[in-house]
Amino acid sequence: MLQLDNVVKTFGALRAVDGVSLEVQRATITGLIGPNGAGKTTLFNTIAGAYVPDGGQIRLDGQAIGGLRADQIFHRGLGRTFQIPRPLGTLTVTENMLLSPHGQIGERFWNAWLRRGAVRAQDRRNLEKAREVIAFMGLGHLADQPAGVLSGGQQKLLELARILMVNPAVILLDEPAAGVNPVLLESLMERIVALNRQGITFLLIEHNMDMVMSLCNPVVVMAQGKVVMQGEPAAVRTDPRVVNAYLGDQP
Ligand SMILES: Nc1ncnc2c1ncn2[C@@H]1O[C@H](COP(=O)(O)OP(=O)(O)OP(=O)(O)O)[C@@H](O)[C@H]1O
Repeated sequence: MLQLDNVVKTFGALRAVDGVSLEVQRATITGLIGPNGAGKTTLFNTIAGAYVPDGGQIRLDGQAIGGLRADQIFHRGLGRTFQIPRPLGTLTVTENMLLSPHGQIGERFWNAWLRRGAVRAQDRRNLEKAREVIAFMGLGHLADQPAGVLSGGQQKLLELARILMVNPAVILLDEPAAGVNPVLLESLMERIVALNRQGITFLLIEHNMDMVMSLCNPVVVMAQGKVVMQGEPAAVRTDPRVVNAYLGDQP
């Protein structure tokens, strides 16, 4: 579903992503782990179009996406969340959801005037979908609240919900568990599994090993910009290369 071939991203002399080749198979929940500074977030930023790769190929479902803008990649079906979610705090949860859909008829000035009926019908469909997704994520009671009042965990659910508005094929989750209380984390994990059963492919960065071990297969390990190994969670847990990658990180 997502194919990386020798992807490089440098910052000056630092090769933060140093020739990463990786295949994320369709409908998997693939984990991406590694010590701090391994290059995981830089790799996400490069896949999702925040950075232009300095080398290599990135394909989404066979189509080259390396170098496209983040919004173009998003609308081709690859969504990503951030370590720290950034909803528009003064807008309501529902309004935040309605920022995601694209190709809205009303975006064109003349359409807004001349095709008012079609614009209204599309707005209604988007609103219905937003309500459905908000309910699915367990945020129904907060639909009309400003997003700024949500807890960190609820904001992560909202971020994922926003991505679902565009029917993504692949979702990159950057540390979904960080700062999320155990009850919400359980709820987030259930949603990820349910969405994965519907066919959505996930690649997720996570330091919470319990989450990685219970959710992800395979697990890919990065260190110093490179893929150290990948395999089933049980194999990764005991692999000496992985232990070395983490211990090498200790002072
Ligand atoms: N915008 C940037 N400019 C310069 N250097 C950067 C930039 N972003 C990341 N780096 C450096 O690139 C390397 C990889 O960082 P990155 O954040 O991708 O690692 P990570 O594996 O996601 O770490 P963590 O688990 O701590 O989030 C680090 O040495 C980091 O300092």
